Amino acid sequence: MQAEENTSRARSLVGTEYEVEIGPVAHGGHCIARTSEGQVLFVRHALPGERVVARVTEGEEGARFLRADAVEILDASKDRIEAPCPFAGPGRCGGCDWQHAKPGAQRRLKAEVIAEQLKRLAGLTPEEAGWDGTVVPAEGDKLPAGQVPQWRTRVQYAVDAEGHAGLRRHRSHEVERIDHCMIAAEGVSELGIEKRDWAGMESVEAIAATGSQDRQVILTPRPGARLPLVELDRPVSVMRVDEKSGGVHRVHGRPFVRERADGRTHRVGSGGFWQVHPKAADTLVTAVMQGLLPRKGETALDLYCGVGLFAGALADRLGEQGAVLGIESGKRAVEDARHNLADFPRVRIEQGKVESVLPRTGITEVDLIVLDPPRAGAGRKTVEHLSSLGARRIAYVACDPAALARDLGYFREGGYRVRTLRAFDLFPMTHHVECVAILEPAAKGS
Ligand SMILES: C[S@@+](CC[C@H](N)C(=O)[O-])C[C@H]1O[C@@H](n2cnc3c(N)ncnc32)[C@H](O)[C@@H]1O
Repeated sequence: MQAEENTSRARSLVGTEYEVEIGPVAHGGHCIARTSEGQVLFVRHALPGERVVARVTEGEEGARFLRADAVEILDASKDRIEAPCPFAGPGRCGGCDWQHAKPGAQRRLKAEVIAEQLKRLAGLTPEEAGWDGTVVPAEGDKLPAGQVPQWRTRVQYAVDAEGHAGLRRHRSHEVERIDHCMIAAEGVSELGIEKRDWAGMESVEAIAATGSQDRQVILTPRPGARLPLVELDRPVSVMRVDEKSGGVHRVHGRPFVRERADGRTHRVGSGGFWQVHPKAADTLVTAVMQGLLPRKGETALDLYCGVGLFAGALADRLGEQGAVLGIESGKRAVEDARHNLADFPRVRIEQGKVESVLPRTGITEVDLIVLDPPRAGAGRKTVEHLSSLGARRIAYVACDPAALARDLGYFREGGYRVRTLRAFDLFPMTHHVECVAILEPAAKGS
């Protein structure tokens, strides 16, 4: 109560400007600096080593840290470029974090974040994690500075009060109107979402599948609004999100898109997870399979299995004597996974949360494990359980290096060591990065 009173009395520093030296990059798309009074600033639109004027966007006197934007660059880093996107910059679109950094520098920043998280949360150096310290671009993405890979096959547009589609500003509900998103995949841009009137809608999600011509638009109407007639530049299926239940319903066309990866077609229903970068699914399957080296007849778990990407890849390689159990919480994703893997009689998909379903399976031994949890990671209890199953190898696919590092610490307590770690730039221009860690019993590796 007292703390609350203190906070409410503290003076807001929003709008205050500080001339600061920019320190190292931090997890989340910003760099660390300190005011002359020693208060920590998380500064966006800056790069390590620069001298900038940072304007506070969030925070008050005495707060643990302030958020700020670099609004003037006094001394620029050699890694700085003019942002190729006209909608990027302080107070503008919040979609990209590193538009102002050369592509190679973006990957180095991501590598620094991974290294820092591994050291701080798992006590691991890159060498100890079997990582060469690099973040690798997806095939075809190594472009000269100023050119931007068009990788976003799923774009969630926010709609403003006048019905214009745009993108949300950083940590805000405000909409930055855009006429084109540079990182959107061609199949999304072709739909021309930005040119249409979306009056009454809260948001419009556009999906362009990889390896099929399927295109889908998911409308989220504001309470009581009527759905617009969707006339786009090419045929699409249309879904709508129910304002009360949050469920996704078909308006017309197929209620799913078909995505190709690892030589198979995957049905992905609306709301179901699928990797956004068109090269991501294949890149990750390859990294996981190269790390696990599945053998015919082995048994495997695919946890947080989505529509069955890794379960299918494993089943394919384990042969008729092998067996795979997938666990996924999303009901629709489970239906899709069962449909996608119907050709594999020895694949079973259980619906529910890993933390409750896994103990109920009664499984005490397994040869291989893939886990690909959401941003929060798997957590201590699940990792303890997995460490007790005697797996020969475990592949951990991670979209958050902090959660990965925390879970690797728990795996070490459970007797596992990291054999190799690889990092992939599957989200160019943003701070996000995908890692694949391969673990094995520590006794074996030492
Ligand atoms: C990062 S996605 C991975 C999906 C899949 N491996 C793929 O590559 O397409 C994480 C998945 O975990 C599911 N999920 C989230 N929390 C879960 C939980 N506690 N137990 C089981 N599944 C969960 C989500 O619905 C989502 O499908």
